[in-house]
Amino acid sequence: MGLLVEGRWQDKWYDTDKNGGKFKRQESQFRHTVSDNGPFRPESDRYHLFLSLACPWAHRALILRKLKGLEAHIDISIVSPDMLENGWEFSDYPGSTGDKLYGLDYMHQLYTKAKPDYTGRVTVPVLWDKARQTIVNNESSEIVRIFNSDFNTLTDNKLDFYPAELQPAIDKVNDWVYHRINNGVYKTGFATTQEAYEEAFGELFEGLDYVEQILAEQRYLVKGQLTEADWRLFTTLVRFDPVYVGHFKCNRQRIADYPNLSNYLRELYQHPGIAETVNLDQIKRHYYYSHTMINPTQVIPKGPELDWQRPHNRADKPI
Ligand SMILES: N[C@@H](CCC(=O)N[C@@H](CS)C(=O)NCC(=O)O)C(=O)O
Repeated sequence: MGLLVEGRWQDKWYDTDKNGGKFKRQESQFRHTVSDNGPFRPESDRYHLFLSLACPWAHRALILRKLKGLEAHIDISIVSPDMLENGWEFSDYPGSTGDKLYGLDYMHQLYTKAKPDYTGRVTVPVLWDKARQTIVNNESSEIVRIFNSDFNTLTDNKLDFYPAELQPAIDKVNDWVYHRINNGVYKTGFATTQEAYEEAFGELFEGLDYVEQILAEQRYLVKGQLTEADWRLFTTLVRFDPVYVGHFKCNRQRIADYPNLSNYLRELYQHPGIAETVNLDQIKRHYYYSHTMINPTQVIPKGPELDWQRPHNRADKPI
C-alpha cells in the first residue's frame, strides 16, 4: 500500500494522525469524459477498463459495462486481489488477467505512463484510452455515467440508470449513501481511535436503518425504478456480511438480519448478468490479506455461508 510522489512509488499507509484517527479519502485526479466532440470519442475497442474484482468502486463500473452491453467494445484487465507494498499489482491469481495491454507488473506504472510526474494514490478503477495512451477517468462515479450514456450510439442500448427526471432524487440518495454507507464502512474499518470508530459506526448503521425503512415502502432506492443508486449501494451490501462485519468491525448486525435489505440484495444479485461480476474469493482475499495493519496474520476466514440465489420477495412492492 502506498502512493506516487512526483512519479516515484512510496510505500506508506493512510495517514490518519492528522485527522484525529479519521480516514479521509482523496479526490480522483483524472476526470475527462467521452463525447462526440471532445478528444475522447466513443469508439469500439479504443478504451480499456483496469479494475479489481475486490473493489466496490471498480465493481460499479464493471456492472454498468455489463448492463449497457459494453463488453464487446471495452475490454478489461483485472489486477491481483493482493495490494501490498507495491500497491495494486498484476498476477495470475485465479480470476485475474494480468495487464492485457502492456504486460506491466504494477498499476502505478500505468499512472506514470499517463503522467510521469503524477502525485497521488494509485486507485482502481481506471478507464484507459489506448489511442492517446492515457487515463480518461479514474473516478468510478463518473465512469458509471460515461458507460450509462456516452456509448449509446455504438451499442444502441437505451437502458438509462440515470434518467434526467430522476437525477435530483438520485443525487440526493447517492450523497448520503456514499458518506454513511459506501465510504462509511471504510471510515469505520480504517479508524484508528475509538472515537472515530464509534462515530463512523453510528452513522453507518443509521444509514442502513434508514435504507431498511425506504425499502419497506418501495422496491428500489428511488421511486420504484432501478437506477445507478441501487448499483452503487449493491457493491457495498454484497461485501458487508463476508468482509465488513468482521474485518471492518461493522458488527451491530448483518445485512442478513435486515428483512428488506437482505431481500433487496438478493434481487439485485439475481439480476441477469450480475452474479458473474461478484467474485467472493477475491473480495475476501483482498481485504483480509492486504490490510496487514488490521489483520497482521493475513488469515482469511472460511465463512460465512451465503445464499443469494434464494428467492426474494421484492416483486410484491407497490412501487
Ligand atoms: N474515488 C475513487 C476511489 C477508488 C478507490 O479508492 N479504490 C481503492 C480500491 S477499493 C483503491 O484503489 N485504493 C488504493 C489506494 O487508496 O491507495 C473511485 O470511486 O473511483
